Amino acid sequence: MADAAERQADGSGPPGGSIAGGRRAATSDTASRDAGSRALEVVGVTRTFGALVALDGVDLSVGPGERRAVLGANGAGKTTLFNAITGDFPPTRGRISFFGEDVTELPQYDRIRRGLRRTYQHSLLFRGLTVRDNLFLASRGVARRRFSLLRPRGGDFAMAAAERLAGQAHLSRRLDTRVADLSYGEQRQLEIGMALAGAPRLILFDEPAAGLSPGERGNLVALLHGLPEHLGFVIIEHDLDVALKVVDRVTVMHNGRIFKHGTPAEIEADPEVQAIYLGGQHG
Ligand SMILES: Nc1ncnc2c1ncn2[C@@H]1O[C@H](COP(=O)(O)OP(=O)(O)OP(=O)(O)O)[C@@H](O)[C@H]1O
Repeated sequence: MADAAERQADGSGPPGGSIAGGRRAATSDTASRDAGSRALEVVGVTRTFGALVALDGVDLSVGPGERRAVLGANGAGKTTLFNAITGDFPPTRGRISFFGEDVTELPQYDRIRRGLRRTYQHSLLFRGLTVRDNLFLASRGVARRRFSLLRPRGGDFAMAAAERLAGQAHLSRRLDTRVADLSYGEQRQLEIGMALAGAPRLILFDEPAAGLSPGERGNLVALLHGLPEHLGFVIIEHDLDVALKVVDRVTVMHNGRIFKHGTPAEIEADPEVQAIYLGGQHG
């Protein structure tokens, strides 16, 4: 069902354009499916809020290690889709599978245990604590093992993980800085570092470039490019200069539905996408 829907919605515009520069040669959804089971399979997902249909029969399929952008005007349903996938606001109808397992009914923490992570548009950081403490707590929070309440020693796995995660988030030199003293861009980097705790298999990034300066955006692109090759992500991002540089494929949403899928170059050159999104015809 998702396969047919995605093929139907595939972008078919000519390759080209200045922004697009996917991480590797993008394949068609059909071809990438040959690689094996899907990391994420969203089938017929609908979410209503009272009379409002925020998501309307959405199908989305993401392969292991794939990097996908979800674009769309304000109110298109992007964050609601993330909320359905993570369980923040479960779907009203439809099914969500994660690495072949139906997780539609699972609570959030069980999805996290299986390797699903996300960042939010609003910050969930502990502002009075240091970078190290935040990363330490994130590592402990996603671990399966039980803990004592005693202060950890030097060899504690989460203490070591905090330093590794700080490196991945380009924050090694800020380990002992309080979050409140970080720049806004560094705080967003820390949120990504926390999402990397444990053994993530797929991360959902919700507008990670929002509010960043041009320099910070460049750093974000480098950070995302530096993530381990096997780690897939889905990114909601209004800044196309960021989004199209870091993904293999793009999905465009409109009015709670999937409007089109394509490569970054196809989507950038697509006149219909420009009309509903780039042209500012919202919602
Ligand atoms: N908890 C909620 N209660 C009621 N309506 C909601 C809720 N969450 C989202 N909506 C509505 O669902 C629709 C889709 O919202 P959503 O936040 O998913 O859009 P979006 O594409 O992420 O937009 P943006 O780019 O502005 O973040 C909007 O009309 C929004 O007002």
